[in-house]
Amino acid sequence: MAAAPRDVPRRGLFIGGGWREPSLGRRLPVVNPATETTIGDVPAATAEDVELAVAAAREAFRRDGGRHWSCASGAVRAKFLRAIAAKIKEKKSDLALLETLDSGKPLDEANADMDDVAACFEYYADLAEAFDGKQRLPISLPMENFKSYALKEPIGVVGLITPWNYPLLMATWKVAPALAAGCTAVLKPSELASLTCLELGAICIEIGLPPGVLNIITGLGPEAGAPLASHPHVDKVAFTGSTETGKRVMTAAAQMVKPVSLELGGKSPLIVFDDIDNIDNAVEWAMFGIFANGGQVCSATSRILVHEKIAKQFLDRLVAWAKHIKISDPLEEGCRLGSVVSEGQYEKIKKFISTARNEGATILYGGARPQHLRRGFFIEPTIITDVSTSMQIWREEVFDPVVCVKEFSTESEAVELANDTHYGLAGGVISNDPEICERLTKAIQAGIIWINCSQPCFVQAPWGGNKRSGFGRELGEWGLDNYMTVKQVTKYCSDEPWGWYQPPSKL
Ligand SMILES: NC(=O)C1=CN([C@@H]2O[C@H](COP(=O)(O)OP(=O)(O)OC[C@H]3O[C@@H](n4cnc5c(N)ncnc54)[C@H](O)[C@@H]3O)[C@@H](O)[C@H]2O)C=CC1
Ligand SMILES: C[N+](C)(C)CCCC(=O)O
Repeated sequence: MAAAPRDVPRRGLFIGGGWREPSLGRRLPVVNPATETTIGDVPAATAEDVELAVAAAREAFRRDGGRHWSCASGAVRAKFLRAIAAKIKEKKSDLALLETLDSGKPLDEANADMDDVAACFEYYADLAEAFDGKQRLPISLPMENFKSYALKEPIGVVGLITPWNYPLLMATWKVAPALAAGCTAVLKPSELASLTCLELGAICIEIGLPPGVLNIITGLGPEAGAPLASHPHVDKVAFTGSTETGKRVMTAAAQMVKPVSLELGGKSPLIVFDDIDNIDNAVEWAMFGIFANGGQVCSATSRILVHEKIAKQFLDRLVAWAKHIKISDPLEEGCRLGSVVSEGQYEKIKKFISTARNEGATILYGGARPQHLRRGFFIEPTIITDVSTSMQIWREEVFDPVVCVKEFSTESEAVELANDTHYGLAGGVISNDPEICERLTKAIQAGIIWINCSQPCFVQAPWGGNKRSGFGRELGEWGLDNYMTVKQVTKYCSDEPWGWYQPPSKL
């Protein structure tokens, strides 16, 4: 049974611990992409609101000399992070429903995302607590008159700009470590899916997060994101989204020598060798790698490379499995492929598919609207073969349930094809041979390697890419370092004068 849609809460911008109407009074419609109906609206922030949000974050960072937040012990901040996690769990089904209505993702996936959101806040609460005991570790020096240690401090006010594919989860990957580190933040979610991020604001009020520690401004990229990225009082920008926008964010930040971390697009390969025992197990990972979340995943393994000896059998099984994916309203029980996020994204896929066809590729399966769904931005899972390396479908990120499959005959050819991309986020190898797996782990140019699987993600492990997929690592301890700066502290501990100006010098 499908859950009954609820009313979408009407929220303002979350600034300084309360709701505020946007300065220009404008709002953006929220469209449910599975029904194409408008279900609510969100405030459209502009530079004036960014100003207020950054000022609130700055004030929260400095309030009482930082005693209650930025300089407080990690244990103090952990308490708030745990309280947020508890509220997420309590409101899980409402939040998951909102996420599905906003983004078109299957409700089962939205529920799993909310579990991951709560787990991420808890994980960074643990790290914040453990952090207290790890500060001021002595650094060994070659002169005994000096003692040195490193002090990790929060970087300051951070601007967090996030995408629509996992709206609350991608925001959490930044908010949780930033707050754990003692930063204060301004979050700018994607205009295409902001509802659950605004609900995070409501949760902050409920748990009594100090005002201004987290501010949430919804709005368009150029109007709300750009002034945040270029703001002189924002000390760091963390961004997830497209490579094109990433470049703009980096250019804006460069004017103030502001550090950025960028988690951008991908065109990740999954290489399937002919030594595997069970082709269906490989097919299932391949499917999960490109059809989960409708392929709207930065790390989706959207290029499958399969050994020529098993290519026919693999493709037959892939098509057979793809035919059985349940495509439906994402609220329907058992849905495994919902709608894509927006009309713009839907039109973009259709163009990609027609260009692939015009360039000579074969649409082996899918490529069209499922016949039983007349409304909503739905597209069949799409499998494309006869692909050459100059084709758009091989080179560019589609960010949808569209995969291209290419054969290889030798390991070195597979590596060459895998690395034939400007991107470098992830890569997968499916083989029974540990030596092949080891060699490919080293040879694939990417920040994440999956062996005999695709897409599993654990909050404890580093996440991020190389090449044009960006730089910096989220999650794990690396995620916390993203929001810290390291201060060297060196003390002279002798009663003797330094002696430099009293020749003959002792030095
Ligand atoms: N790596 C990833 O996880 C993601 C990749 N993408 C890729 O990007 C394509 C387009 O999706 P979009 O929603 O247009 O992504 P986008 O990169 O434009 O949006 C991401 C975020 O950046 C903000 N933004 C846009 N312009 C900005 C600017 N000038 N300054 C600061 N912030 C700005 C947006 O409002 C949003 O919050 C997708 O089809 C996909 O290929 C999209 C979302 C996530
Ligand atoms: C690991 N997963 C699939 C939950 C999130 C991937 C991150 C992204 O698409 O930006």
